[in-house]
Amino acid sequence: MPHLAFDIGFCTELHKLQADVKKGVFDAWQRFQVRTLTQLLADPGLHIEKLRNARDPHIRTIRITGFWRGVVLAPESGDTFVLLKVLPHDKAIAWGVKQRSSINTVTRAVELRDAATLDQLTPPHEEKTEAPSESRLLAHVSDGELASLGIDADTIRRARTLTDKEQLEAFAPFFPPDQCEVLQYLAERISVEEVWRELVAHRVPAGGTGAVDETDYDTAIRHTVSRILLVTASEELHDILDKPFSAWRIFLHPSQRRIAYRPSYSGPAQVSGGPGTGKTVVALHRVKHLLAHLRDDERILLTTYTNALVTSLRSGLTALVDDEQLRDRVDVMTVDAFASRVLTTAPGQPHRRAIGGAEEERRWTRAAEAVQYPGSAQFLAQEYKHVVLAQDLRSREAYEAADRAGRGSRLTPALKPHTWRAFEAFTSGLEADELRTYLQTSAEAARVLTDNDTGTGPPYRHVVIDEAQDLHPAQWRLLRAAVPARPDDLFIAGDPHQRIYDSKVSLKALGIKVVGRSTRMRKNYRSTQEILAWSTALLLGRPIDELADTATAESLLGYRSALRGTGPALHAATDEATELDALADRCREWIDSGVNPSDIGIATRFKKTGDAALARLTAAEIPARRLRARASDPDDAVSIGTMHAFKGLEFRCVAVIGVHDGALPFPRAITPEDLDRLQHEADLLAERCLLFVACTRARDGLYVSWSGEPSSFLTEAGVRVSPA
Ligand SMILES: Nc1ncnc2c1ncn2[C@@H]1O[C@H](COP(=O)(O)OP(=O)(O)OP(=O)(O)O)[C@@H](O)[C@H]1O
Repeated sequence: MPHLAFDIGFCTELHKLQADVKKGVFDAWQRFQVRTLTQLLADPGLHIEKLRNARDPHIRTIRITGFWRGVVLAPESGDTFVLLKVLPHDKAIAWGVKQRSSINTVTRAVELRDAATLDQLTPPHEEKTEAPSESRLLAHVSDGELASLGIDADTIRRARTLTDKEQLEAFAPFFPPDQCEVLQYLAERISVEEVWRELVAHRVPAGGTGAVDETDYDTAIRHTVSRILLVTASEELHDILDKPFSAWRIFLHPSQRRIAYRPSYSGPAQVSGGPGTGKTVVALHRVKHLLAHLRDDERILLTTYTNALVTSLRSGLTALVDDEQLRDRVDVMTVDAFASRVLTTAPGQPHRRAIGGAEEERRWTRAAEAVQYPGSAQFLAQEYKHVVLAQDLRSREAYEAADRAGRGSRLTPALKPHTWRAFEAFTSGLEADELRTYLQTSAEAARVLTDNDTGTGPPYRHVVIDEAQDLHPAQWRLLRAAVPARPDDLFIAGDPHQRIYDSKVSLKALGIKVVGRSTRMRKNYRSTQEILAWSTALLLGRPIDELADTATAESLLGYRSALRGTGPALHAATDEATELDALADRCREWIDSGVNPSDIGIATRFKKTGDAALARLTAAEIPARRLRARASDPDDAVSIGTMHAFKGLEFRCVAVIGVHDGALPFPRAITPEDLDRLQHEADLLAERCLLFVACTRARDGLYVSWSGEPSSFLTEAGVRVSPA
């Protein structure tokens, strides 16, 4: 029976089509379902038409409505057609004649390239390229190696003319996308073996040996799972046409699919990668995979750091897993919420409210005063967090004997008992008021779960963790205790470059070993390359510890996006009032150009700057609300939140405001160097990462502003900061 399949290029532009055009697509698909190939070819309603002067005889057009045509790949053998694009009549023909399809002899997948534009681009390059062959972009890779990675002779010839990455970027939109990705990796000097492992190996279909029949499109279409969608049921097609299309649900990159749908990992597994590389997407697909194999009495915990992220994970899960009963077997909550649930449901546990932030700081000041501590309250708080809670020390003796590696302050043995007394003053004060800090809650919950006498044991079969980079050892211990040590116990997604709290963790030291089960992703799906390159410059040259083991550094090598657009717009204002006026103008411009207010996010270092922005936008009659919206807030409104709260989220357009000296880095967030040198450096890095996180939330538009002197993070990154 004939089929009409859908190419990723058509799917990702679906949102641009009007309802009558979508209906035309549905009707065309239905004709394929009920007619024979001979009937289809003769069907005047479908009007399958060859194109004059086409680069490829397989490319034809079909009728969608009176005015709109679909460009299809119509193979000579087999009866599956692929809808590549839907455009107004003349544009469809103009686009269709330029395309050429082929079958890749390594991946066995169907590929498409804009052959006409490549021909226009290549001759001038061939003539212009006087650079000696050894200084060309891909001189370090032989033709044989390129061919082994699936680069065909035509692409090799063109790629050999390139002298730098900018030229490759000019060719990129016209090359077959999978081949182009290989070239981009090689241009970043990633080794042939690594490119094979990361990109090509898992594109090769199982049993993919022997000669490839380059005319057998029917088989090749079935091999092209990461780009071509075969729809068999009309409800499924309605779903795709009617709901906002989310490519991530269907077209996983082969490297994402390999990680998410690997049948089983023998122990904890980890996926890392820069912002927007699809770690959350992979975590969600992993949950889907695990759900398919879950026994009746088993459950999954999907956990992350903030409430806003819990909301977005829940909606992602709803989009991915249709079956509500299956979804109900996944608890989605923050680690803090899980910790308090463990304690409230455990028998005999006293009820205590969890505190943090300013309330915790005040109590440290009181504890220091109570024991007349000679050092600062800040030192005590950090020592308690990074030594006592991190190592789960429960007695003075244990503390006195503990290794303080990682702390950059000296503490004489004579002062340790006094320090312990301050800890006791702090904890007994909390106990008297029926309080606990958030981290104490996690530490206590981990004890409850692991207590052999009273413990309830691990409540989950699988734990999937997103935004793992900021978790404290006490929280890791809790998550470790939440699941028995078995294959597929922990699945961890995180990015050390987005560490914005001061929790430094060596998973290895906590007994969570991911060696051999750890993968890094490099392709950014969120932001334009321009936004990405600009944001990455904020971090360049700063070594970032890996998640698994703090002794090795993680890099952003090869981290890139296929999306193109404009770079960030920068605005230097003289004072906050004019900065906010400029912000209102910018939001108005975005909205006037067709961006929905709900697709705009404004990130600030401080809540009070956000409040001022909210007031200014409201005065300008631009609908706006805080990130944690109230029921009374407008629906389609600009979201305003602190940079910390923006973690893990994304918006089409993002304004990062108040990026001035004294705000980033924020002096109060930086431990003085003379108090603790290592902590001082870690705090500075966390502030730098915070700006990086805020900027990498943007998909198409990034706007960064400041008043007065710009942040040193901008000047150090070489950003031009002269007043507008
Ligand atoms: N295979 C894919 N196809 C299309 N879009 C994708 C794909 N994978 C991810 N995306 C999109 O890329 C964006 C970023 O994905 P995601 O949030 O999973 O990245 P992340 O690595 O968790 O980011 P961050 O670390 O910045 O929070 C999302 O809009 C997601 O839908």
